[in-house]
Amino acid sequence: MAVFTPVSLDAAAALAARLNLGAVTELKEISSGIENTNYFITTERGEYVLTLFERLTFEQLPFYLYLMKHLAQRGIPVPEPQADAAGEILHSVEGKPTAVVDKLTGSHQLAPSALHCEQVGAMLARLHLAARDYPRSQPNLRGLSWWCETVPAVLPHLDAGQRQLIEDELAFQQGLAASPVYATLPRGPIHADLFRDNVMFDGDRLTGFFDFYFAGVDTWLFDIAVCLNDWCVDLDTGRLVEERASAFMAAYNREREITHHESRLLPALMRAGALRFWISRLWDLHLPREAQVLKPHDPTHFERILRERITNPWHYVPDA
Ligand SMILES: Nc1ncnc2c1ncn2[C@@H]1O[C@H](COP(=O)(O)OP(=O)(O)OP(=O)(O)O)[C@@H](O)[C@H]1O
Ligand SMILES: N[C@@H](CCO)C(=O)O
Repeated sequence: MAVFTPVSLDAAAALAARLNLGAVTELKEISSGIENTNYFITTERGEYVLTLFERLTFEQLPFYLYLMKHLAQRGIPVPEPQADAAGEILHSVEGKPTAVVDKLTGSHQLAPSALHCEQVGAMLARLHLAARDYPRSQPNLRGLSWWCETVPAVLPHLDAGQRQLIEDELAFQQGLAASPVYATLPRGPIHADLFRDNVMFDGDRLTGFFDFYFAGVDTWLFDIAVCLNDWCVDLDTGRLVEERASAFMAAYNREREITHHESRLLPALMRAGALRFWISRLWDLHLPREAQVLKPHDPTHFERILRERITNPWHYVPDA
């Protein structure tokens, strides 16, 4: 499991007291996730998630935490950060930036149907609209600049065919980002990592989005593309499952009508979404950090998805 920084019961109890959550009855390591140290913490007042941020800094974190608060206050089901008496929601444990947020109910839907995709699509559009008046700004820290910095570091670990693919795709995405049509895409705060394991369902009903720690201001279309590449693919082949993708897009489009330019660039952004996670998975696999136990995700999954998106681009045509 990915506990990078062990937290003692005493340290958790001191933080819970500061947040007025009552006595801690249980502190349990969370056995998934690869970015942060996470614990479930049960107190007299309820169930929460305690996160020690391993990469994000005290300067970067207010953007994510206040975004979650902003969305929660507008009815989007996301974990709300807990404040101390002074209203502070960013804390410190073992010298690491730390937050305690509400634990969502439900569990992951790892084999989604069109019905699940439809709910994720609709809620994603509502999230984009609800975040429009969020006053803080921070770029997507796993966007194009990060891809350009990171590709050279992973290149030595690739074979010739993979090197060619990643360099060609990076050049394609740089050209796209510099194009006038790209500049017309609507933007705002996006989740940017809304995979199956970052959404909760209670039975077939969506109960929440979480893990906002890759959020940033970027195109709404990139968020849509990241979701399509995870929620609407056959995991064995990386192929898009048309029925799920159409259900996702139609539901999104009902909440916020996508523009003509968005429809046109969707195939290119789906390539961008695949490239982003291919790079980050290569980086996590080949340049790992210390962790008590760490299970890196398989990079070849996103290499396959990227090749598939290039060979078989998918176009969404809204119903007339
Ligand atoms: N607010 C929450 N409510 C309920 N469960 C949560 C919450 N936050 C995290 N979890 C649980 O903890 C697990 C790990 O958390 P998360 O996915 O955020 O890990 P991470 O290391 O921070 O990020 P990543 O997903 O990027 O690896 C989740 O899969 C989920 O089961
Ligand atoms: N969703 C990412 C993990 C980081 O959140 C992946 O599947 O590679």
